[in-house]
Amino acid sequence: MSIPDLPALHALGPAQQPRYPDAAAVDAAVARLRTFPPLVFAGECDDLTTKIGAVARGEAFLLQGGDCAETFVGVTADNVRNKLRVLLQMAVVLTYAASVPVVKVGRLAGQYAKPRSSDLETREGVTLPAYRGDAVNGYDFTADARVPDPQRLVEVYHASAATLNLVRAFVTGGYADLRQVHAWNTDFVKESPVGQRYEAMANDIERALTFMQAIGADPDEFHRVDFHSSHEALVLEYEHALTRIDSRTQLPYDVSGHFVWIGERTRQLDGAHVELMRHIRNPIGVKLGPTTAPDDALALAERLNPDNIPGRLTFITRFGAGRIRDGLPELVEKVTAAGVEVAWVCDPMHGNTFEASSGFKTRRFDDVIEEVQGFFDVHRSLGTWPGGVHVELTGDDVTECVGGGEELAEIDLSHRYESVCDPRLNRVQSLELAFLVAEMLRKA
Ligand SMILES: O=C[C@H](O)[C@H](O)COP(=O)(O)O
Ligand SMILES: C=C(OP(=O)(O)O)C(=O)O
Ligand SMILES: [Mn+2]
Repeated sequence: MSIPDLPALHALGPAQQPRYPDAAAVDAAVARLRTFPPLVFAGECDDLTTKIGAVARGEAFLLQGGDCAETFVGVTADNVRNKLRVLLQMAVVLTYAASVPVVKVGRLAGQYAKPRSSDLETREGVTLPAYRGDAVNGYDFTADARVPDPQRLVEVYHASAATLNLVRAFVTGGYADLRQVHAWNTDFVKESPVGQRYEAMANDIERALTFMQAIGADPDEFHRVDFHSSHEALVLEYEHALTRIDSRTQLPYDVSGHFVWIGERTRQLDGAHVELMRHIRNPIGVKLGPTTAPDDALALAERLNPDNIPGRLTFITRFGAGRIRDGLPELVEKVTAAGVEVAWVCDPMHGNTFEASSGFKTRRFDDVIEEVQGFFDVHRSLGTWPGGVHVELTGDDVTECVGGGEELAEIDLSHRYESVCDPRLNRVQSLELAFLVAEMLRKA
């Protein structure tokens, strides 16, 4: 089954694509991308498929998180380290408090393209094309910045390579060593109640590690962690140029990231994104919103994972706190009854966005938790496994989502709102979420 070429994909009328004004410049950027080495290896993607297979069987839990939209200026050592640090802290909370292996996947090193609900943005009477992520156009509200520029795809590659290089150094070079469990709990978070709770847990872990060392156990897993990259596979030029034939197996992989997902707005069964993704061998996800008919999900599973390989397909549901308890059961029931192998993951962010009176896009921490609780309750009542969470978060002290232990109010949003797209949980809120999810997991 050969990979369709780009014109064949475009003939399917893909949604959410940039409208580039200069076709020759697009060809040049794609030609350049095709010469670049892979960002990830096929064997690493296979390892992740195996791990997500354990999630699908109810033997592991997936933690997937990072920015809604990465930015080129955000590729700094501090920024990448802070994101990694909060994910490591969350993972250790989930692993320790719930005694479940945690599969760690960052929404990073490639998360640069955004689908939008509107093609246009209007500010104070001026209307311009919407910002579609640094992969496509600039965030500045000027006509020039908003013109899609294919050279940005080349920059996505370099930004992703730099990020991944740093992440690999952190996770293998000692920073992710479990004995650093205290060192991750620094600055503002350490002083917060949840930071104190983490500190107490870290003391327990340290004692357990000391004991294990005393009896001669010093497993490699203490020194390094497995960490994988992921992003939404949105811009076809980029994902196609990075789809390569693996020399070991002669099979195609999208080597732009370990795990790629199809968004809620681009999951049309006969659409170009499904067509490209069904050819690649990476572990993949599909976002499923509240209007998903169970038959659509079954058809997607049949098309994207015809051999029903565990770990190949993850359904990431994003219903919203108010709809999950009514909407999710039928979907899970029918998919399960059909014998479909899938990992179920909850995105408690995208169904809970609203505009604050000040104009900022925000989410309530309580809605996020309520959706995760609904997800756990539905799976518990059906006897299926709530396999993971997919969250938008940052390692910084931003003010983008309201609520949480710090009780951020709408009036606080302007203090430090830095997201260029959707509101993210800050580090304190992320850690709070991890403790709450760990409790739900323990009960599951
Ligand atoms: O991240 C997801 C989408 O890109 C985002 O929720 C769309 O936001 P919009 O409704 O502001 O376009
Ligand atoms: C665009 C996103 O989500 P969805 O496709 O679920 O709206 C996202 O994850 O940023
Ligand atoms: Mn988002």
